[in-house]
Amino acid sequence: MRYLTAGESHGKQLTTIIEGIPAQLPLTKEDINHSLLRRQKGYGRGKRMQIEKDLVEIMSGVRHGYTLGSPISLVIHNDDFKHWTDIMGEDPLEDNKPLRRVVTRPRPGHADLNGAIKYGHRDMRNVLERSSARETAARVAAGAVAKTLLHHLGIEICGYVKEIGGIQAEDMPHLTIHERQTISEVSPVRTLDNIAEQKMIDAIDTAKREGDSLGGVAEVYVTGVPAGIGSYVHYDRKLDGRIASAVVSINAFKGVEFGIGFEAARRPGSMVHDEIRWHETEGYYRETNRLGGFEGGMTTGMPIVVKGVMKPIPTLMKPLESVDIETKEVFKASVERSDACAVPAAAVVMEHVVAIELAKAILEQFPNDRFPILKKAIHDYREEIRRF
Ligand SMILES: Cc1cc2nc3c(=O)[nH]c(=O)nc-3n(C[C@H](O)[C@H](O)[C@H](O)COP(=O)(O)O)c2cc1C
Ligand SMILES: C=C(O[C@@H]1CC(C(=O)O)=C[C@@H](OP(=O)(O)O)[C@H]1O)C(=O)O
Repeated sequence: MRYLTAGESHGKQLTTIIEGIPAQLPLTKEDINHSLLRRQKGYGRGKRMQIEKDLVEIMSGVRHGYTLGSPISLVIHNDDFKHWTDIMGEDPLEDNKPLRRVVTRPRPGHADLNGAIKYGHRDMRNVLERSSARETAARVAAGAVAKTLLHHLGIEICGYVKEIGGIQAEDMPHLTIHERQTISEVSPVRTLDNIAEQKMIDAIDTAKREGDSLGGVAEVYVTGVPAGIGSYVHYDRKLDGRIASAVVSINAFKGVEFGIGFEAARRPGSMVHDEIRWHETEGYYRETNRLGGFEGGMTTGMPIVVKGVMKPIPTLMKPLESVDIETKEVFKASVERSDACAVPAAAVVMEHVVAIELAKAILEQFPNDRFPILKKAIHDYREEIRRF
């Protein structure tokens, strides 16, 4: 399975093409729209999210509620495009009609300056339109297809917020995956801890009042993945490595942890590794899950627990200094709109990129053009490892 996305933030639409999803998987646009709606919500987002109503159009690869095995193409329209038609049009500019609002002032923390240098753009709109996290809507659409596939294989996944602006949510190890899914869906900041929730909301309000922004930590929790998915034989087949790469590829994400993560550096080995147990009906399991479901680049069969660190949104209402690339003068940018905190939305994005990596690994390990046969192969594999 592989996928590509295309589209500019204020262009006509976002497009996603997914290749390699087997035929006969049940899939409806509601499966995808549910994910898109979750990504749009979340306390701390700015005015753009009030303009957009992210709804997918399935353009190909699905018929009467089932995948065909052919490429799936998905479209999400940008409702904001109607306000940008003169700036985002594809026709060449008339000589006597210069473009309004050329962007010559790079924003610290964005792709603006590096992208302009790399591609030779003097108008940094040519960079920021694509580097914008608007693209994550297209990735979530692909992830929703992956999540649907995983769901039909008994694998459930949930993303939620662990920390915003230094306010940490308690660990809730007793919660089931379904409780996690339900609670995170109703929480405005997508956290499982209702005491931390109000403090997070207050912290976002304070940051917003002060013209500042906040980052945080998102966690993704996955159940039902059998042991042995991924591989130890090559660096690029290690599934934890692939997940780490996918997480850090989300806009503004700067780090990843599995299980206890960086805390492992501070503990002796006896307090890090998970003892192995065996149960007559369940097979092998670990007494603890400090390594977050991975050993040797492969799943252990325990829940996958992965955290991603998001830096604060770079666009600030009290802006940082930068340099105009035409005049070379120092300026402080004027800002019209931006999110103050997007960690709740980013937790949903992270959930979906992890789902994509898991689905890819499963389809590599159990390749089949027909979903029912893949489902049977996974069922048989589960039975076999139970008796191993
Ligand atoms: C869901 C989401 C929403 C975001 N919203 C904004 C925003 O409103 N304003 C902004 O300046 N950056 C926003 N960002 C972050 C930038 O897209 C990101 O920092 C930028 O593309 C530079 O990439 P880097 O931080 O990975 O280096 C958002 C990121 C995500 C994941
Ligand atoms: C559009 C989305 O996020 C955008 C990501 C983003 C950025 O710079 O990354 C900047 C903002 O867009 P605008 O500049 O149009 O206000 C966010 O709203 C989205 O998540 O769908």
